[in-house]
Amino acid sequence: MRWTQWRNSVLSSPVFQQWAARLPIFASVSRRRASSAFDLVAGFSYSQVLFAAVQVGLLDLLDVGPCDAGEIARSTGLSRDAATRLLRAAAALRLAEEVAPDCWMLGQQGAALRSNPGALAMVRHHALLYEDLADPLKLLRQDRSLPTALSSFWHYTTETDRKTADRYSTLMAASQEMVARQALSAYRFDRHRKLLDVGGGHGAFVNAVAPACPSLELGIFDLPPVLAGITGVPDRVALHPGDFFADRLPTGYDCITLVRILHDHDDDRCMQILRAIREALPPGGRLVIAEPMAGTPGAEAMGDAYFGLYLWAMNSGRPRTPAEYGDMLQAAGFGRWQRKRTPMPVIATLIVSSC
Ligand SMILES: C[S@@+](CC[C@H](N)C(=O)[O-])C[C@H]1O[C@@H](n2cnc3c(N)ncnc32)[C@H](O)[C@@H]1O
Repeated sequence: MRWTQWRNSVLSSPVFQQWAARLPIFASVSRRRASSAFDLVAGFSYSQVLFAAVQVGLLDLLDVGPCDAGEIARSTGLSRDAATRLLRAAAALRLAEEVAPDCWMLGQQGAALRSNPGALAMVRHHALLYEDLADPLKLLRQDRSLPTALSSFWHYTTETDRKTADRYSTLMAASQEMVARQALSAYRFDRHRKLLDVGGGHGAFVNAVAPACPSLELGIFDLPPVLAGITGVPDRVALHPGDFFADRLPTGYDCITLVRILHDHDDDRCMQILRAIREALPPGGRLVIAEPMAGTPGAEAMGDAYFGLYLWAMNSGRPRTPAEYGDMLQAAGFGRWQRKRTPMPVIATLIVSSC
């Protein structure tokens, strides 16, 4: 505590700040720190530049070919001035690039995002989170049973209408490929005979696992209105409509996956899900949990700052560290658990636990 207090008093001293900025050895560190502090101050407007660029189709227009601001203005319905302002803001964030005077193409970030439908779907979806976060203290103070924009979107019940279920299942499916890639590179699913994806939505995860494990039998357990909208899963996928808080899970599967499920639920509800899975798995069966987790080195902000607030706004769930899941798994009667490294932990970390 004393060290932290001393460090903070040094870092907040204007004399130290000026001295560090002048010393060549500290100058680049100071500049980086100042720039990341400014990102914290202004980050919300960067996100809105990205949101505007995605909404107005700017990334698609720049992908087709070099354009000038006049062409962008005509295609987007913005004035030329507004189009130029957006293009310059996008260029500052490396979404766009001015390759010659008033000749615009995709920038490096723009090119990477343009080819990532999951990320683009999340950018659009963030309009709801932005609405809930307009007054963050109001949100943090208000009773978590009151409706929010996000809690209305994620309406998880057996009575959910098909349209709502289709809307959220489509959003999740769009970003599933990135998550499935993490899971497949960190764990050999082909060591199992039968895999059940609990909360598997429209089947994007089992669709990614199927070609990698041709002899694995597959199943999905999800709410009836979700499974009613499923199309395009291979014949070998069995569908099990049900509610994991009210119904027993099907047995006979030696591997159960929970992909981006547990963080949606408060601790008591998570324990219910884990106990139901423990009951359904045979001795030696495995549970694989895949989701972005709190305290992930290098991705701390994604865990506690992004998902912490997102799930608060959703009125349910919290991001957890692997150790917190380890404790819950043991309390639910599982045996050993292990954290598996993934190539991009910002997208998902894996925990594998045996019965
Ligand atoms: C955040 S989505 C994750 C979907 C998918 N696993 C993925 O990663 O794309 C949560 C899923 O859990 C399902 N779910 C929520 N509550 C449920 C319940 N009580 N019983 C069964 N499934 C439920 C939802 O319908 C939804 O498909």
